Amino acid sequence: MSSEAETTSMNDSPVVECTDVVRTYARGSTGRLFSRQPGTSVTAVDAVSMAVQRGELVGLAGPSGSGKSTLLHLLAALETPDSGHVQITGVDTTSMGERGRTAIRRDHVGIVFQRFHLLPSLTALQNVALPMIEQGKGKRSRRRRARSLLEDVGLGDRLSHRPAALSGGEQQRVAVARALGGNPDLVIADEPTGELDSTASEAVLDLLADVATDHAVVVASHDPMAIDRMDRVLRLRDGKLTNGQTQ
Ligand SMILES: Nc1ncnc2c1ncn2[C@@H]1O[C@H](COP(=O)(O)OP(=O)(O)OP(=O)(O)O)[C@@H](O)[C@H]1O
Repeated sequence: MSSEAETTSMNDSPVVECTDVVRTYARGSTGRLFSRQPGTSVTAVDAVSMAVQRGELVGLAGPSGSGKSTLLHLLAALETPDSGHVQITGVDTTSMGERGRTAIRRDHVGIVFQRFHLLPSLTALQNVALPMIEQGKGKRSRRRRARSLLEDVGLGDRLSHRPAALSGGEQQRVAVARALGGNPDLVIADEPTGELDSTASEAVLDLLADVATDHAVVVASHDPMAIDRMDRVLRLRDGKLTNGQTQ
């Protein structure tokens, strides 16, 4: 293979890929309100295969309980499937122990949650800089990178604000900046606009679209405005992909 062909095929390999993943939970194991038959199990994700490349913004849509969050957690190596495989940057995470998966997440995955999960006592700058300690960055370099990321998300004038002094949309942009701190290949967002009004949602979706130019981004959402902005949408029902669109 010529070096140009090799480069092309490396660039074409998915950032994240799952093959025939299945994840089952015991019903009632979390005390969920709608655990209809305690003692039986629910297949939250049922034989799903999909792949996402760098440069793609991919949506996971489907009704409540269809398996979107569970699939996101599997893709992010937050959980392991009962069967099937998940590969992040070509590395199979399914046979790894907790320590290996933690390292994969630290080095390759950025996660954005619906409710931002910022630490209330820290400023925006400190919230973005904090996870970089795990990545072994020194204090000055953490602060420099956090400042630059916050400028990139349009919050260069909010560095010393604490979350309570920021709007929901601003908090979510801080959370996106924090997710990018470790220079991830994959960014996972679970209902990133779920707490936001439509103007703030637009700003967060613009930002995620921008992030997707050089990352793989997967967004689980009920929000039609968010789903409408995706390059590609995978629909789930009862844990299965219904549109069969895997690549
Ligand atoms: N930790 C858990 N323990 C037990 N059951 C779970 C657990 N996590 C998810 N489930 C069940 O798995 C199924 C899929 O849940 P999941 O949260 O992935 O769906 P979802 O599409 O993200 O739903 P929503 O849109 O309401 O967040 C549901 O039946 C849910 O009750």
